[in-house]
Amino acid sequence: MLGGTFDPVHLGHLRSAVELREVLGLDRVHMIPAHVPPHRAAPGVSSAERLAMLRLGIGETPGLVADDRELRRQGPSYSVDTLASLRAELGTRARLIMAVGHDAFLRLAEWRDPEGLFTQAHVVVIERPDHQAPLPATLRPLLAGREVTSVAALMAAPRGGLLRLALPTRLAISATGIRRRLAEGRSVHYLLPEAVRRHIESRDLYRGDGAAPGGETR
Ligand SMILES: Nc1ncnc2c1ncn2[C@@H]1O[C@H](COP(=O)(O)OP(=O)(O)OP(=O)(O)O)[C@@H](O)[C@H]1O
Ligand SMILES: O=C(O)c1ccc[n+]([C@@H]2O[C@H](COP(=O)([O-])O)[C@@H](O)[C@H]2O)c1
Repeated sequence: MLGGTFDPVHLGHLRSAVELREVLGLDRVHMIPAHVPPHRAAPGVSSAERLAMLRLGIGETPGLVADDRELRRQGPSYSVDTLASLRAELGTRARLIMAVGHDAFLRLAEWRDPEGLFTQAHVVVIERPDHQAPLPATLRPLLAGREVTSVAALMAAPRGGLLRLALPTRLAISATGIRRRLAEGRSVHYLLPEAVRRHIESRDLYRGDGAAPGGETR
């Protein structure tokens, strides 16, 4: 599972998903847009629009799945609930992994039921060149006894481990940077899939004048 606000999805997300699949030897990577992101302000663009962009971005990429399960739940999109739903589908013995970028990981102790995340899944932390803050002390109790240093050690069990991973391709691309460029009328070519860029252009999203048609209700 690679969850995100995906506001909008970009090549940092998609390339990471492809490399996670290759490096960890995964059957699938479910990219799951948060319907109601729990720890940030509501996005200016609806979850339906963010899902549509994710579908365009994934296209026919082997092994990547645009998973809309969080859009079918009401209330904050807590990851522990999403993992429980994936775990129910997979059964107890399958390996399940929640991947998060380093920036998201820094706040993991503030998430709903952090211990419960490890009951359902492994956590893999993706290094980001644009986010390198040191780990806060609040994370230490959560890491104790869980951190492993190799893919093989992680994959030996179905859940409960934590691995920090430097993927081969590290892209300093963020949705914030893309939204900012669009609001300023600057180019976003080659930061996100061309189909997504065209969709944004045709729907006048992220223009910065508060009139984006995709923004509003969830
Ligand atoms: N360039 C990247 N490389 C690796 N992981 C990333 C990258 N961008 C985002 N992620 C991770 O993907 C997940 C979803 O990210 P999110 O949708 O919040 O994108 P973002 O670019 O961080 O957005 P924003 O700038 O709006 O916060 C998070 O775990 C995040 O850390
Ligand atoms: O479950 C939580 O409490 C929780 C708190 C903050 C973030 N998350 C999830 O972490 C993922 C990345 O979040 P974000 O805000 O970086 O897009 C996304 O799937 C969020 O739903 C989950």
